Amino acid sequence: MHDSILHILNTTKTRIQAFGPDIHKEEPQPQFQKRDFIAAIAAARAEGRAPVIAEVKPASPGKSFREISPAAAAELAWEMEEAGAVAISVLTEPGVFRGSLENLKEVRKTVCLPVLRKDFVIDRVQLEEEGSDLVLLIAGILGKELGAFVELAIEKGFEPLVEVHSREELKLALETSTRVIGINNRNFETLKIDLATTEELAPFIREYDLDHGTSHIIVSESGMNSSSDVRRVMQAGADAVLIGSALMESDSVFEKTKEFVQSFCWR
Ligand SMILES: O=P(O)(O)OC[C@@H](O)[C@@H](O)c1c[nH]c2ccccc12
Repeated sequence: MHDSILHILNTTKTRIQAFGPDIHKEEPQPQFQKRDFIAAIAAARAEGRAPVIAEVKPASPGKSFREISPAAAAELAWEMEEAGAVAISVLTEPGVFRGSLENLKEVRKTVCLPVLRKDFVIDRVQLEEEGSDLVLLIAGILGKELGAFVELAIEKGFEPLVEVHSREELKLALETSTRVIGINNRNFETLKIDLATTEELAPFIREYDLDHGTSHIIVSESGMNSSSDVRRVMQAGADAVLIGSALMESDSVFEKTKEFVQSFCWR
Protein backbone atom coordinates (compact mmCIF):
# COMPACT_ATOMS: atom_id res chain seq x y z
CA MET A 1 0.00 0.00 0.00
CA HIS A 2 1.11 3.52 -0.80
CA ASP A 3 2.06 5.68 2.23
CA SER A 4 -0.92 8.00 1.76
CA ILE A 5 -3.35 5.04 1.81
CA LEU A 6 -1.69 3.63 4.96
CA HIS A 7 -1.96 7.08 6.51
CA ILE A 8 -5.70 7.17 5.70
CA LEU A 9 -6.23 3.73 7.25
CA ASN A 10 -4.43 4.79 10.44
CA THR A 11 -6.29 8.07 10.84
CA THR A 12 -9.61 6.35 10.10
CA LYS A 13 -8.90 3.82 12.85
CA THR A 14 -8.00 6.57 15.33
CA ARG A 15 -11.14 8.53 14.44
CA ILE A 16 -13.36 5.50 14.92
CA GLN A 17 -11.73 4.77 18.29
CA ALA A 18 -12.33 8.35 19.38
CA PHE A 19 -15.90 8.71 18.13
CA GLY A 20 -17.12 5.14 17.75
CA PRO A 21 -19.06 4.98 21.04
CA ASP A 22 -20.92 8.18 20.10
CA ILE A 23 -22.10 6.60 16.91
CA HIS A 24 -23.65 3.80 18.98
CA LYS A 25 -25.30 6.33 21.31
CA GLU A 26 -27.12 8.01 18.42
CA GLU A 27 -30.86 7.51 18.19
CA PRO A 28 -31.66 4.87 15.59
CA GLN A 29 -32.30 6.68 12.32
CA PRO A 30 -35.59 6.09 10.54
CA GLN A 31 -34.74 3.99 7.47
CA PHE A 32 -35.08 6.22 4.45
CA GLN A 33 -36.28 4.88 1.14
CA LYS A 34 -33.22 3.62 -0.74
CA ARG A 35 -32.74 4.52 -4.39
CA ASP A 36 -32.20 1.68 -6.83
CA PHE A 37 -28.80 1.85 -8.53
CA ILE A 38 -29.38 -1.18 -10.77
CA ALA A 39 -32.64 0.34 -12.04
CA ALA A 40 -30.86 3.65 -12.66
CA ILE A 41 -28.29 1.86 -14.85
CA ALA A 42 -31.06 0.14 -16.80
CA ALA A 43 -32.82 3.49 -17.34
CA ALA A 44 -29.63 5.13 -18.65
CA ARG A 45 -29.07 2.21 -20.98
CA ALA A 46 -32.64 2.40 -22.31
CA GLU A 47 -32.19 6.11 -22.99
CA GLY A 48 -28.80 5.66 -24.68
CA ARG A 49 -26.87 7.52 -21.95
CA ALA A 50 -23.46 6.24 -20.90
CA PRO A 51 -23.93 5.35 -17.20
CA VAL A 52 -21.66 7.86 -15.48
CA ILE A 53 -21.23 7.91 -11.69
CA ALA A 54 -20.01 11.45 -11.10
CA GLU A 55 -17.85 12.05 -8.04
CA VAL A 56 -17.75 15.01 -5.65
CA LYS A 57 -14.05 14.94 -4.76
CA PRO A 58 -12.36 17.88 -3.00
CA ALA A 59 -8.85 16.35 -3.12
CA SER A 60 -6.88 13.18 -3.79
CA PRO A 61 -3.45 12.05 -2.55
CA GLY A 62 -1.05 14.87 -3.40
CA LYS A 63 -3.67 16.93 -5.23
CA SER A 64 -6.20 19.49 -4.14
CA PHE A 65 -9.08 20.25 -6.52
CA ARG A 66 -11.40 22.64 -4.68
CA GLU A 67 -12.70 23.31 -1.18
CA ILE A 68 -16.20 21.88 -1.17
CA SER A 69 -18.70 22.99 1.47
CA PRO A 70 -21.94 21.01 1.87
CA ALA A 71 -23.78 23.69 -0.14
CA ALA A 72 -21.14 23.57 -2.88
CA ALA A 73 -21.29 19.77 -2.94
CA ALA A 74 -25.05 19.94 -3.42
CA GLU A 75 -24.67 22.47 -6.25
CA LEU A 76 -22.10 20.26 -8.03
CA ALA A 77 -24.28 17.16 -7.62
CA TRP A 78 -27.25 19.03 -9.03
CA GLU A 79 -25.23 19.97 -12.14
CA MET A 80 -24.16 16.33 -12.50
CA GLU A 81 -27.76 15.15 -12.28
CA GLU A 82 -28.94 17.75 -14.79
CA ALA A 83 -26.22 16.57 -17.19
CA GLY A 84 -27.52 12.98 -17.04
CA ALA A 85 -25.30 11.23 -14.49
CA VAL A 86 -26.66 7.88 -13.31
CA ALA A 87 -25.49 8.25 -9.69
CA ILE A 88 -23.40 10.56 -7.51
CA SER A 89 -20.34 9.46 -5.54
CA VAL A 90 -19.39 11.57 -2.53
CA LEU A 91 -16.00 11.33 -0.79
CA THR A 92 -16.51 11.29 2.98
CA GLU A 93 -12.90 10.57 4.05
CA PRO A 94 -11.99 13.82 5.85
CA GLY A 95 -8.17 13.69 5.76
CA VAL A 96 -6.40 13.18 2.45
CA PHE A 97 -9.60 13.43 0.36
CA ARG A 98 -11.08 16.28 2.44
CA GLY A 99 -14.59 14.88 2.23
CA SER A 100 -17.35 14.87 4.83
CA LEU A 101 -20.55 13.13 5.88
CA GLU A 102 -22.20 16.59 5.77
CA ASN A 103 -21.40 16.80 2.04
CA LEU A 104 -22.98 13.38 1.57
CA LYS A 105 -26.16 14.32 3.44
CA GLU A 106 -26.58 17.61 1.60
CA VAL A 107 -26.05 15.94 -1.78
CA ARG A 108 -28.59 13.22 -1.07
CA LYS A 109 -31.16 15.81 0.00
CA THR A 110 -30.65 17.76 -3.22
CA VAL A 111 -30.64 15.13 -5.96
CA CYS A 112 -32.99 12.25 -6.82
CA LEU A 113 -30.18 9.94 -7.94
CA PRO A 114 -28.67 7.06 -5.94
CA VAL A 115 -25.68 8.25 -3.90
CA LEU A 116 -22.49 6.28 -3.20
CA ARG A 117 -20.50 6.84 -0.03
CA LYS A 118 -16.82 6.85 -0.97
CA ASP A 119 -14.70 6.09 2.07
CA PHE A 120 -12.33 3.58 3.58
CA VAL A 121 -14.63 1.28 5.49
CA ILE A 122 -12.57 -0.76 7.97
CA ASP A 123 -14.95 -1.06 10.92
CA ARG A 124 -18.57 -2.24 11.14
CA VAL A 125 -19.42 0.92 13.04
CA GLN A 126 -19.06 2.87 9.78
CA LEU A 127 -22.02 0.97 8.37
CA GLU A 128 -24.16 2.43 11.18
CA GLU A 129 -23.73 5.82 9.53
CA GLU A 130 -26.72 6.51 7.32
CA GLY A 131 -26.93 8.82 4.37
CA SER A 132 -26.14 6.87 1.22
CA ASP A 133 -27.71 4.27 -1.04
CA LEU A 134 -24.48 2.52 -1.98
CA VAL A 135 -21.38 1.95 0.08
CA LEU A 136 -17.85 1.27 -1.15
CA LEU A 137 -16.10 -1.82 0.23
CA ILE A 138 -12.48 -2.26 -0.85
CA ALA A 139 -11.44 -5.92 -1.27
CA GLY A 140 -7.73 -5.11 -0.94
CA ILE A 141 -8.36 -3.56 2.49
CA LEU A 142 -11.02 -5.90 3.93
CA GLY A 143 -9.43 -9.11 2.63
CA LYS A 144 -11.02 -12.20 4.22
CA GLU A 145 -13.55 -10.03 6.05
CA LEU A 146 -15.02 -8.79 2.78
CA GLY A 147 -17.89 -11.30 2.70
CA ALA A 148 -19.04 -10.40 6.22
CA PHE A 149 -18.97 -6.66 5.40
CA VAL A 150 -20.99 -7.27 2.22
CA GLU A 151 -23.63 -9.17 4.21
CA LEU A 152 -23.79 -6.48 6.89
CA ALA A 153 -24.04 -3.71 4.27
CA ILE A 154 -26.95 -5.51 2.59
CA GLU A 155 -28.61 -6.10 5.95
CA LYS A 156 -28.34 -2.37 6.66
CA GLY A 157 -30.03 -1.63 3.33
CA PHE A 158 -26.98 -0.51 1.34
CA GLU A 159 -26.06 -1.70 -2.15
CA PRO A 160 -22.41 -2.65 -1.74
CA LEU A 161 -19.94 -1.69 -4.45
CA VAL A 162 -16.96 -4.00 -4.01
CA GLU A 163 -13.75 -2.54 -5.39
CA VAL A 164 -11.01 -4.76 -6.83
CA HIS A 165 -7.70 -4.22 -8.59
CA SER A 166 -6.34 -7.72 -9.18
CA ARG A 167 -7.38 -11.28 -10.06
CA GLU A 168 -7.03 -12.35 -6.41
CA GLU A 169 -9.22 -9.51 -5.14
CA LEU A 170 -11.74 -10.26 -7.87
CA LYS A 171 -11.90 -13.87 -6.73
CA LEU A 172 -12.68 -12.66 -3.19
CA ALA A 173 -15.39 -10.33 -4.54
CA LEU A 174 -17.04 -13.08 -6.58
CA GLU A 175 -17.31 -15.25 -3.47
CA THR A 176 -19.52 -12.61 -1.81
CA SER A 177 -23.13 -11.76 -2.62
CA THR A 178 -22.33 -8.32 -4.03
CA ARG A 179 -24.13 -7.41 -7.27
CA VAL A 180 -21.82 -4.53 -8.12
CA ILE A 181 -18.07 -4.83 -8.71
CA GLY A 182 -15.85 -1.80 -9.23
CA ILE A 183 -12.60 -2.33 -11.09
CA ASN A 184 -10.21 0.35 -9.87
CA ASN A 185 -7.79 1.30 -12.62
CA ARG A 186 -5.59 2.91 -9.96
CA ASN A 187 -3.01 0.74 -8.22
CA PHE A 188 -3.08 1.41 -4.45
CA GLU A 189 0.63 0.66 -4.12
CA THR A 190 1.94 3.05 -6.76
CA LEU A 191 -1.20 5.21 -7.27
CA LYS A 192 -0.57 4.78 -11.02
CA ILE A 193 -3.46 4.52 -13.45
CA ASP A 194 -3.84 1.90 -16.16
CA LEU A 195 -7.16 1.48 -17.99
CA ALA A 196 -5.92 -1.94 -19.13
CA THR A 197 -6.91 -3.12 -15.61
CA THR A 198 -10.55 -3.02 -16.73
CA GLU A 199 -9.68 -4.76 -20.00
CA GLU A 200 -7.93 -7.49 -18.04
CA LEU A 201 -10.51 -8.08 -15.28
CA ALA A 202 -13.92 -7.42 -16.89
CA PRO A 203 -13.81 -10.56 -19.09
CA PHE A 204 -13.30 -12.74 -15.99
CA ILE A 205 -16.48 -11.36 -14.44
CA ARG A 206 -18.41 -11.94 -17.67
CA GLU A 207 -17.11 -15.49 -17.88
CA TYR A 208 -17.99 -16.13 -14.22
CA ASP A 209 -21.51 -14.80 -14.84
CA LEU A 210 -21.97 -17.10 -17.84
CA ASP A 211 -20.81 -20.11 -15.84
CA HIS A 212 -22.87 -19.31 -12.73
CA GLY A 213 -26.01 -17.75 -14.19
CA THR A 214 -25.33 -14.50 -12.32
CA SER A 215 -25.07 -10.96 -13.69
CA HIS A 216 -22.80 -8.47 -11.99
CA ILE A 217 -22.77 -4.77 -12.73
CA ILE A 218 -19.19 -3.79 -13.60
CA VAL A 219 -18.08 -0.26 -12.79
CA SER A 220 -14.76 0.94 -14.21
CA GLU A 221 -13.23 3.40 -11.74
CA SER A 222 -10.53 6.08 -11.95
CA GLY A 223 -8.33 7.69 -14.54
CA MET A 224 -10.82 8.58 -17.25
CA ASN A 225 -10.32 11.99 -18.80
CA SER A 226 -12.00 11.86 -22.21
CA SER A 227 -14.89 10.35 -24.16
CA SER A 228 -12.48 7.89 -25.76
CA ASP A 229 -11.39 6.67 -22.31
CA VAL A 230 -15.05 5.96 -21.52
CA ARG A 231 -15.57 4.16 -24.82
CA ARG A 232 -12.48 2.08 -24.19
CA VAL A 233 -13.61 0.69 -20.83
CA MET A 234 -17.23 0.26 -21.96
CA GLN A 235 -16.00 -1.77 -24.93
CA ALA A 236 -13.95 -3.84 -22.50
CA GLY A 237 -17.19 -4.83 -20.75
CA ALA A 238 -17.88 -2.13 -18.15
CA ASP A 239 -21.56 -1.29 -17.47
CA ALA A 240 -20.76 2.07 -15.87
CA VAL A 241 -17.87 4.43 -15.23
CA LEU A 242 -16.88 6.35 -12.11
CA ILE A 243 -15.25 9.73 -12.76
CA GLY A 244 -13.99 12.31 -10.28
CA SER A 245 -10.81 14.23 -11.08
CA ALA A 246 -11.68 15.13 -14.69
CA LEU A 247 -14.95 16.69 -13.49
CA MET A 248 -13.37 18.54 -10.56
CA GLU A 249 -10.66 19.98 -12.84
CA SER A 250 -13.05 21.23 -15.50
CA ASP A 251 -14.46 24.78 -15.66
CA SER A 252 -17.98 23.49 -16.11
CA VAL A 253 -18.92 20.33 -14.23
CA PHE A 254 -22.24 20.33 -16.10
CA GLU A 255 -20.62 20.40 -19.58
CA LYS A 256 -17.93 17.89 -18.70
CA THR A 257 -20.44 15.44 -17.18
CA LYS A 258 -22.57 15.80 -20.29
CA GLU A 259 -19.58 15.07 -22.52
CA PHE A 260 -18.99 11.78 -20.67
CA VAL A 261 -22.70 10.91 -20.63
CA GLN A 262 -22.87 11.35 -24.41
CA SER A 263 -19.63 9.52 -25.13
CA PHE A 264 -21.06 6.06 -25.54
CA CYS A 265 -24.34 4.77 -26.91
CA TRP A 266 -25.61 1.25 -26.38
CA ARG A 267 -26.53 -0.48 -29.59
O1 LIG B 1 -10.63 10.92 -9.82
P1 LIG B 1 -10.70 9.75 -10.73
O2 LIG B 1 -9.38 9.29 -11.25
O3 LIG B 1 -11.71 9.97 -11.83
O4 LIG B 1 -11.23 8.51 -9.85
C1 LIG B 1 -12.48 8.52 -9.23
C2 LIG B 1 -12.59 7.35 -8.23
O5 LIG B 1 -12.46 6.15 -8.95
C3 LIG B 1 -11.52 7.44 -7.15
O6 LIG B 1 -11.78 8.60 -6.43
C4 LIG B 1 -11.47 6.24 -6.21
C5 LIG B 1 -11.59 4.95 -6.57
N1 LIG B 1 -11.52 4.15 -5.50
C6 LIG B 1 -11.37 4.91 -4.40
C7 LIG B 1 -11.27 4.55 -3.04
C8 LIG B 1 -11.17 5.55 -2.12
C9 LIG B 1 -11.10 6.88 -2.50
C10 LIG B 1 -11.19 7.25 -3.84
C11 LIG B 1 -11.33 6.26 -4.80
